[in-house]
Amino acid sequence: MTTTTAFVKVVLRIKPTLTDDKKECLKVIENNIVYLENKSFQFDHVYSPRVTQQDVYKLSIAPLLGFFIEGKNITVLAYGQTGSGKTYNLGTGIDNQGMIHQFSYSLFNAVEKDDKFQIFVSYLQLYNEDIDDVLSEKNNIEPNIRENDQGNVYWAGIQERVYTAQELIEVLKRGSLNRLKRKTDLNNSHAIFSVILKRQEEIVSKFHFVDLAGSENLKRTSILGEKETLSVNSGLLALGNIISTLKTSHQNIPYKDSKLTSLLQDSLGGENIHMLMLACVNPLESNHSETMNTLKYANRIARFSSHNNSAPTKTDHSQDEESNEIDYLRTQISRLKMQVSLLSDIQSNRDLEDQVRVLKEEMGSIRSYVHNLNDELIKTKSEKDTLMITSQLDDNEVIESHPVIQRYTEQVEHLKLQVAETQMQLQAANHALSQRKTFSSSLLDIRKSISTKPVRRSFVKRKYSSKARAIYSPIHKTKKSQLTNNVDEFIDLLQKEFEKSTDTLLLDDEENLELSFENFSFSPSVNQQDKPITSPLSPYTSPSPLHEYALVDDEEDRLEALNVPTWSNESKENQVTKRTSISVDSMWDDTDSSITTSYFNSSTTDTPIVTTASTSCSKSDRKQNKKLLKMLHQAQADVLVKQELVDQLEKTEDLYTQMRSTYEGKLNELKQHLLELQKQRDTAFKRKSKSPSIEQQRRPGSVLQLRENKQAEELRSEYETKLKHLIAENHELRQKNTQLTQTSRTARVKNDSIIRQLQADMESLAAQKKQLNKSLKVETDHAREASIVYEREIQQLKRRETAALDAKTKLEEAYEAQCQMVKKRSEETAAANAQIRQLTNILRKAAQAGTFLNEANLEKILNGTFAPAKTTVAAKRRSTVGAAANPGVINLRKTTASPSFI
Ligand SMILES: Nc1ncnc2c1ncn2[C@@H]1O[C@H](COP(=O)(O)OP(=O)(O)OP(=O)(O)O)[C@@H](O)[C@H]1O
Repeated sequence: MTTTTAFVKVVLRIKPTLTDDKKECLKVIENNIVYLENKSFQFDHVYSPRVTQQDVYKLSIAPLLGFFIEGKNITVLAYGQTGSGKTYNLGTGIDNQGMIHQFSYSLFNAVEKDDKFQIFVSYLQLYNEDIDDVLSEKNNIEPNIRENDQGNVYWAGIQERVYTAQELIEVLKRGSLNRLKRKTDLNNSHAIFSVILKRQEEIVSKFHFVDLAGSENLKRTSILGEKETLSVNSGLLALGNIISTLKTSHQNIPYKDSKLTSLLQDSLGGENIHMLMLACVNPLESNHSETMNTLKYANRIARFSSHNNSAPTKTDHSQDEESNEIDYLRTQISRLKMQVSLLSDIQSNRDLEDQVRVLKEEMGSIRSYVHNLNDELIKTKSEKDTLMITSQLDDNEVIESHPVIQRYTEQVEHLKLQVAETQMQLQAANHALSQRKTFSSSLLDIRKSISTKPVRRSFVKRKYSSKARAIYSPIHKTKKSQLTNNVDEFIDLLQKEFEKSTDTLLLDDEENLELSFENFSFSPSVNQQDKPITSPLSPYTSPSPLHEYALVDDEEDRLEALNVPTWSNESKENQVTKRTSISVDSMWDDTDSSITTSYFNSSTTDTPIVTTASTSCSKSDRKQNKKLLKMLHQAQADVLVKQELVDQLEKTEDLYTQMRSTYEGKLNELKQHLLELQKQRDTAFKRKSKSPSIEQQRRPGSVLQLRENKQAEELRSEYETKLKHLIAENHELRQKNTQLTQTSRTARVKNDSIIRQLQADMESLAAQKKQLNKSLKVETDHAREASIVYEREIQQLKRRETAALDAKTKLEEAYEAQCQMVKKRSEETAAANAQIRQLTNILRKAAQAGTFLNEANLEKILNGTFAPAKTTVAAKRRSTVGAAANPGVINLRKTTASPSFI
């Protein structure tokens, strides 16, 4: 078992989409899981479209800087379809600021304190398996790439040293511009920007930013040329294969399968592999299949990363299977998670929809219910009206009002009467009370005067107490209810009696009594009928009914006991008349007038007696005294009676107070009832006013009346039932309404929060859109600038081309001249050769002939006139060798013409 410090991470970056209306196929489930077409893919991190370049750098690239400075080779691979943002992310474009820009500043910040560090950069492009150094202005110069014993790859002659971050960026820009200038298809080429860290001329580490060719090339064999496809495919496939192979073994890695992998060999291989794959995707629905391919490819590497980043590496087969199983299970888990989240979304939506539906249904049912109630109400009203009209028409009688109303009216009238009666009684009682007070005060005076005559008092008391009791006992027993009705009259009566007694008492003085008596006796002109009560002497001439009673009952006994002479002058007839005229019961007769009538009657009938008495008075003093005595007794008795009556009155007053409180209570009740009835009557009148008013004469107890009463009763009970029903329903409706309000409030709160969230999303999207528009504008500007630069360059190139054409023409001319020269020289050479051959022949001949080659012979030879003579073999050889070794010599000699022999 071996351990590894390998660092392989795969992150996914989703490109933001510009148009809102276009559909997206990719869904981010968590910050490391995406979902596409029922499949979920897990990565080390997923960057949503909202994430900024800084965020990506901080989270994914910055952590690698430390490894780099430590001496680890790092590779950042940007993978994805064309236009998915690879160049944007790395910053290998002309103007965009990506990871490389931020990295350069971070790097120089990190190493600026250490002078021993040297930073170099190289920028290569791989197109059709050709490596191109884009930092060089020269095209198609294959760099010298070597590998040392340790497997480190050296790229000779293609590095440039940089001293600042800005310089690094400038070099990057230059390389990118050169890439554009090269007539290569950028989409199908890989770009490798490498930052090389050296210390004392020794390579410490390399940081490669690889902008891979568009991943769509893996499938587009038909569109691309075969060579291009093969090269792109081989690079990408080899890369994938290498990483897959690294999973199980660190030996026999197929780096050489492609130029790309062999270039990155020392960074991809080994146990200390440090690699980050930045998979870029465009989430639009139109890019669905390409996105899927990218995700699959990146996921393949991610599976390796998850396997490899996790501690010890086992190489045995079972472990591999286990890890596969784990991978599978992980994918399953993420897929399930995603499904759960989707389902919960759907569920919550369904819940809301259900709630809304239920609320709508409830609203509908309540509406229809209210509608029904209204209908019923209208129906009932119309029924009632119909009933009334029918009943009116049936009997052809003029109906003034409905029986119920009529009954109510009667009741009201009756109650009004009762109230009026009670009020009258109350007034009467009040009046009696006030009189009683006056009377009491008067009586007090009388008592004082009487107190000196105890005998009389006891007599009167004895004489009248039984009578008074007789008078009042029936009151309490039988006619209590009539008491108050007669109180006034009774009090009046008492008042008169009192007055009489007062007058009588005044007559105690002899003189006064005499005068009064005489005045009375001799004043026949006085109309006694007109003033029967006010006459001061009337009690004596015509005793009151009470006196009458006093005389009738045990008359003799009473006179004896009191030592008072009997009142015997009166005839039996009169007594009887008086007795019948004023009886105790008659006082409580229903007819109030009875008292008054009988009283006056008695007064009238007493008139002759008075006349008789007055006649006898003038005859004798004794008689007068006797009469006076009688009168005195009478008065005393009256006083006593009145005293008794006062007591009775007091009792009556108590009784009255009780009755009054009872009546007041009853009155209040009645008033209350009256109010209710008035209300009902008003309501009934209102109803009635709606129906046509027809005069009706109703006979009480008639069939119509009975029927109407019955109908009214039924109607009333029906109304009452309906009313109860309505009240119950109203209560129920209110409850439902409260529930509805609560539910709708809850739903509203939920909807509000959703709306708020959506608004926030919309705002952020709007901000993104704005930002994107801005960057688009900037890009457009840059593109315009770049095109201007290209235009200029094209012009320059054209100028250069013209210059080159000129130079070419010149060169051609020179060439022509040279050719001529060469031709001429050739001809000359040929001629010279011919001469030489000729000379050689001559010399050979001369040598054969043994002719000495002197100046003359030479001249002959040159002139062609020489005829060789016989020469020795040695001489011949010598001359031949000399000529062959240096033919120029002959020429030279010929031109100089100095030597005399060869
Ligand atoms: N994350 C992003 N935020 C904003 N704009 C982006 C993002 N990713 C890509 N773009 C924009 O999308 C466009 C295409 O991106 P880019 O050129 O980087 O794609 P690419 O994958 O490198 O394509 P190619 O394979 O042709 O080089 C550019 O205009 C770029 O600005």
